Amino acid sequence: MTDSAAENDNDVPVAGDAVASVDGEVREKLIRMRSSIDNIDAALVHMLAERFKCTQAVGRLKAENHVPPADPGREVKQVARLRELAEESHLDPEFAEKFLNFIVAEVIHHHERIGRGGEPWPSAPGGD
Ligand SMILES: C=C(O[C@@H]1C=C(C(=O)O)C=C[C@H]1O)C(=O)O
Repeated sequence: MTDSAAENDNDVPVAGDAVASVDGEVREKLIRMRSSIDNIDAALVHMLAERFKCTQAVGRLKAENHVPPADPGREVKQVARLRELAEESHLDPEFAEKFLNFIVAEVIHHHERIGRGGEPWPSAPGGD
């Protein structure tokens, strides 16, 4: 055992304590940068929550009117648009497409559940 709780016998920072071994000025910088990352992550969660509120309303409308859960034509247009936006913003367009597909796949699951008369996900407020 070393004298630092943040390191193991190989002087490798222990998971969760990576900053503890970093020198003061660098640590301060990292903490400030991480505080912005935390704010951005919070904004992402809030934006996703709003997006899912919209898509759940779409899911109910579709279920009431016998419209299928997925709309591949709409998705093709969304992917093309987001890839363009990603390129303009210097974000990897492949990543932007994967991220959108990941979200849309979840939305379609929600729509399928709503179509069967259930809640969008098992522990949704008002669900099981
Ligand atoms: C929300 C809709 O349903 C699905 C989900 C989409 C999305 O999350 O953006 C897009 C198309 C559909 O496959 C929709 O048809 O607009």
